Amino acid sequence: MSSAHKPTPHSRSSYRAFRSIPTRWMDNDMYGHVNNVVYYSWFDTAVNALLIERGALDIHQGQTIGFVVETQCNYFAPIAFPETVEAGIRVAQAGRSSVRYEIALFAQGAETAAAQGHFVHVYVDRATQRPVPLPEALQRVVDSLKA
Ligand SMILES: CC(C)(COP(=O)(O)OP(=O)(O)OC[C@H]1O[C@@H](n2cnc3c(N)ncnc32)[C@H](O)[C@@H]1OP(=O)(O)O)[C@@H](O)C(=O)NCCC(=O)NCCSC(=O)c1cc(O)c2ccccc2c1O
Repeated sequence: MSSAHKPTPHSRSSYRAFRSIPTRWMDNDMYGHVNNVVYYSWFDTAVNALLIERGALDIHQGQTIGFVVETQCNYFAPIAFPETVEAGIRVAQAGRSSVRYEIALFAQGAETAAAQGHFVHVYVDRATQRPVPLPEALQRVVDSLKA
């Protein structure tokens, strides 16, 4: 890939909400840094915890649940146990049933991201597993996270 297409790390100020996530001993791989697959679990943890906390998602009883249909991540600098990462969250786009969440992972106190990426949730009916319009409570939280 030419350097013209190389992504550059985002700064904290372009994210709307933050959550701290402690790394665990088991997150480090053979090279002594957090393995790439762990970053996707941080994306899930950060966004879903925020939605649950703000009353927009009920993973146990809710009629509407989010299915991930697309994920992507760029890695700029290593993260290693025992660091605590700070996940910045924002919404780039929302449609009838889908939301694109963008997440940046910052080393504690760092101004620029160590990694950043996105995932798209499609909200579906729990029983039929077919897309449904975003519920009102979710729409409100999504609006508050718009970049
Ligand atoms: C999710 C599907 C049922 C969607 O079916 P389909 O693609 O047929 O739907 P539509 O064509 O009507 O599109 C609806 C809506 O989605 C947008 N969209 C579809 N695909 C993409 C895509 N690849 N990228 C971006 N956007 C896409 C489309 O534009 C429409 O947008 P509107 O806003 O205009 O409505 C079906 O695709 C499906 O079942 N896929 C498999 C899903 C899956 O198995 N994912 C992996 C496991 S799920 C998961 O990881 C997961 C993560 C979590 O964080 C969870 C949190 C809480 C609860 C559950 C979680 C969870 O399961």
